[in-house]
Amino acid sequence: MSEIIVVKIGTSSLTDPSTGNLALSTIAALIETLTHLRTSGHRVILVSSGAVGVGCARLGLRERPRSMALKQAVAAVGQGRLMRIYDDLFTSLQQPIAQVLLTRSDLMQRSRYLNAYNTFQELLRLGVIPVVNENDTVAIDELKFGDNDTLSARVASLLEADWLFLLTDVDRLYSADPRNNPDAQPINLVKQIDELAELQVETGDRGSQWGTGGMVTKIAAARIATAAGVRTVITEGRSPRNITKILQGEALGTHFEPQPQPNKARKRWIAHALVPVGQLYLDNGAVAAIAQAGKSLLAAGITEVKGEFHASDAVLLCDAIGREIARGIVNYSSAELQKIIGRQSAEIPTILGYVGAETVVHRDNLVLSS
Ligand SMILES: Nc1ncnc2c1ncn2[C@@H]1O[C@H](COP(=O)(O)OP(=O)(O)O)[C@@H](O)[C@H]1O
Ligand SMILES: N[C@@H](CCC(=O)OP(=O)(O)O)C(=O)O
Repeated sequence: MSEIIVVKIGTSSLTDPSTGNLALSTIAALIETLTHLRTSGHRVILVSSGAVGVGCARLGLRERPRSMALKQAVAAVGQGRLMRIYDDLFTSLQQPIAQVLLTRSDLMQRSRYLNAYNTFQELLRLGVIPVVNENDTVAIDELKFGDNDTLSARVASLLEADWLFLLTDVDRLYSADPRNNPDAQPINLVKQIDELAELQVETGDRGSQWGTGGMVTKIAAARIATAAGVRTVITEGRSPRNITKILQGEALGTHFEPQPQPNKARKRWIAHALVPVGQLYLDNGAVAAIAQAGKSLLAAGITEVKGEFHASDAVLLCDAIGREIARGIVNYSSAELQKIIGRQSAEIPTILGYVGAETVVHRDNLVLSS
């Protein structure tokens, strides 16, 4: 069966943390594995970190730069070097690759999102393995994914991938950071991300010396990907051949089960076919509830309504500065919404004089834009 497989490898697996030199045997094994998957009929995308780490090693810098300008300059040095190595090694196996550098804005605007989607599809159709990274050299803070775990999850969602592998320097997720907690318990299967809060899993707030985000960003990535129906696995970068074993059913790493997608076709229709006729501006709490927690939109989180529309029309949901974050079908007209924005759901029947829907846009009728 041909599957779409996104593999993300972190700096901590690509380089030797003490010297900053490339971990050549890991990279070679990764390239052999991905090429083998491709020639077996799968569509493969590699999301590779390492531009900053490799750039630092090339320039003799011994720690990750703090200033934005230096980081961007170093990434420009490292990205070229990284691609040179990938291209040499993949070419020795006759596997064509492509460099795809993205910023968050590329997946935020509908037209650019579709453009990115079409380019990926064309590359995959040509049998190419796209090698993706954040466009660190030009991305400004507000328009960054910020870490490649999130970037890989967004790419996996964009392509409706079957698998997302997050390769890192630990073999799986533990109940606490195994570096500092020798008693930390391994976690093999996560059926619902919210289980982790119940299990009180500690993720720290940063990773290894060269990594970004540690487990926090991997779990955030697993949330995005599994919500889009992508099975996500955290496993060890040092053994890329484990990817093949996992695909064959071996229980390695931590598996996050994909959430059922009963509304997939409907959501695709909302995202692609409907023309939005109004705009709802949301406060930060509502943006987080929708984008991170997968919740419905309530009147309390809306700050402004633009355009004239009826109930059941499609609208854009925007953040405070007007960036599109989602699209959805509204349960109220613009005239009704003008009366109830910012108000608690319990107040709505009194304000409108009748009992309407509890949500303004139900999550089944809401599709994130990036
Ligand atoms: N609960 C946990 N389970 C496993 N690893 C954890 C946990 N909490 C924090 N970590 C740390 O996360 C690190 C991996 O993150 P990071 O360095 O950002 O890797 P990468 O470069 O692969 O993205 C591990 O080395 C580990 O120390
Ligand atoms: N885009 C950056 C990587 C950022 C990042 O998420 O790094 P990592 O935690 O090592 O996956 C780079 O190429 O250095």
